[in-house]
Amino acid sequence: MNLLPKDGTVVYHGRIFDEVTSRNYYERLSSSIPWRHDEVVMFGKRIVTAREVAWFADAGIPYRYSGTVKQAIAWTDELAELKYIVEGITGLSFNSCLANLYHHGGEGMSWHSDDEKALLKRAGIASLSFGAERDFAFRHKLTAETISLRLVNGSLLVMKDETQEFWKHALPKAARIKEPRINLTFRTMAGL
Ligand SMILES: O=C(O)CCC(=O)C(=O)O
Ligand SMILES: [Fe+2]
Repeated sequence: MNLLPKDGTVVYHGRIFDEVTSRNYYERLSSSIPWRHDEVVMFGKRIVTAREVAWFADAGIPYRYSGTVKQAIAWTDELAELKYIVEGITGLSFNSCLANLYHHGGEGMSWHSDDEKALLKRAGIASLSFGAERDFAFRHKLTAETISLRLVNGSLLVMKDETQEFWKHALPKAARIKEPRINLTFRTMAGL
């Protein structure tokens, strides 16, 4: 079922892993991924983000985004396994993944669209969540209509079609949440 009233498709599959499996993935991802603070350039200033990230892709090629160049790392066993599972459920295929680690609810992601030139347009992005439950929101770029949902532990969200052209999304901060969350966004880069 599409959560968006128009101009894109967002499907929330809910929990695709049970509690124990999700916790197990959280632990494995937490220890196997070489997490690093992200660097972005905003208004010409270099900013180091509180959340930590890692960038995976089929080939170890550099990827330019938010004014900095990231070096992709090879898929770990967990990442390759999860990519395979998500491809099976969604019927989509992916060649890269941005992993995000939010240490607590004081960290989030502000309004943006995943519409960088390096990404294949309208390819679809699949987002897996492990750990703390967090709210997630979509806001239409022209009408400002807003849609909110809760991303639970072990859940899968898919954004596809023209979603990135017409909607922004955000992970709002929530100071009351003390637990960490790992998010994996599987993507398709053009020309990989
Ligand atoms: O943490 C999330 O659920 C979303 C992350 C996100 O939007 C992104 O990495 O582009
Ligand atoms: Fe995003």
